[in-house]
Amino acid sequence: MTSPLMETRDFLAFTLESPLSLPQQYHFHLGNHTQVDILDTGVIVFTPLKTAAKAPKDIVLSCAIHGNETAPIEICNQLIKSLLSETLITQHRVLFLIGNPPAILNKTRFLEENMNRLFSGAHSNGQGLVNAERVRAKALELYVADFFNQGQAGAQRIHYDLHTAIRASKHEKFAIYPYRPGRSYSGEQMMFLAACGVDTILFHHEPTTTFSYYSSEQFKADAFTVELGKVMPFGENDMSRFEDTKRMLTNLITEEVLAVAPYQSSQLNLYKVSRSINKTAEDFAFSFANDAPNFSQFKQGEPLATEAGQQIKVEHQVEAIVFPNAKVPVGQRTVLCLVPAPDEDVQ
Ligand SMILES: O=C(O)CCC(=O)N[C@@H](CCC(=O)O)C(=O)O
Ligand SMILES: [Zn+2]
Repeated sequence: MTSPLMETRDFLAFTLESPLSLPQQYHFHLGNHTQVDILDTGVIVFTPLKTAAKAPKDIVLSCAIHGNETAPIEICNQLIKSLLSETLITQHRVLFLIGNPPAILNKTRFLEENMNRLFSGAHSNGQGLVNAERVRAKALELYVADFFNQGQAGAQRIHYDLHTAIRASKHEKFAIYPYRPGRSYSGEQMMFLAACGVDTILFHHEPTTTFSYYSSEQFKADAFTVELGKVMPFGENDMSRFEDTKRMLTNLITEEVLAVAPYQSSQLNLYKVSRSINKTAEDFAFSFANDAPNFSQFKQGEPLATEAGQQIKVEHQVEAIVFPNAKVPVGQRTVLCLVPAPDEDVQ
């Protein structure tokens, strides 16, 4: 049955009408080329009816894992609208996920718990599935698992988890490459991101409970957390700043084989995470200004933060900081420290 969504083709509005769960699933075809499956609130799959693109890809595009990060939601909604209107026809299986609809309605990062700390089973730790974010994180894991497991053998698995950052950044767009021991980094992926305008890569140094790490680790996907700029409310995003990203995501979906420039490290700013500073006491406070942008650099010995009467200082010759947030619960990450990464294993 064709969904009422087809009256407007506005998947975001359709999702926000039923933020916790859909009354039913919908399955229908677009012309004779695409199957559409709406599996849950904010969960929609496009499957080409003709099998076997030359180089098949199974692509996950997620947004709103943090509810107030609106630009990625707008980008995904525009792509979905173009697919539903058949102005774009996908050549590959694509799963779109609008992560946290109740938080979108609430205009906040999350309601009870940061969903991007709940993947790889963390949703069920401690008190278990006690809030909507934990339940949703588990459900999103299962949708991704089913999507990748049902794909064609040999298909390339890709997951871009799209975000925007709380503060301004010296590198406006950047991506976090989840820790992947024993697997080299993909130069092709990094050049694709560069073509999206995402010219800065952070190599993570340890397992995390983020969505991108889940797809990377469980399904060996080329998965990234992608930060597309500074967080803004709906209506205040300058969408011209996302044109390259939207064009490349469109090409990714609609082109059978995507041409990407050969890897050149000179096109990218490469950092590796030297350490993640976790909060261990309630009085944790940063020593630098509240409005210091991401990638601000500090010299060895300079104070970064104070906690329980102790100073936390820069350990390397120079460290840059990203995602500083002193307001997280005790036990969570307050900031990532970065050093240049000229020598990673890229293929
Ligand atoms: O700007 C901030 O402080 C946070 C922006 C954000 O949501 N970043 C992600 C990064 C996830 C990762 O490390 O892969 C997050 O904190 O969840
Ligand atoms: Zn985010």
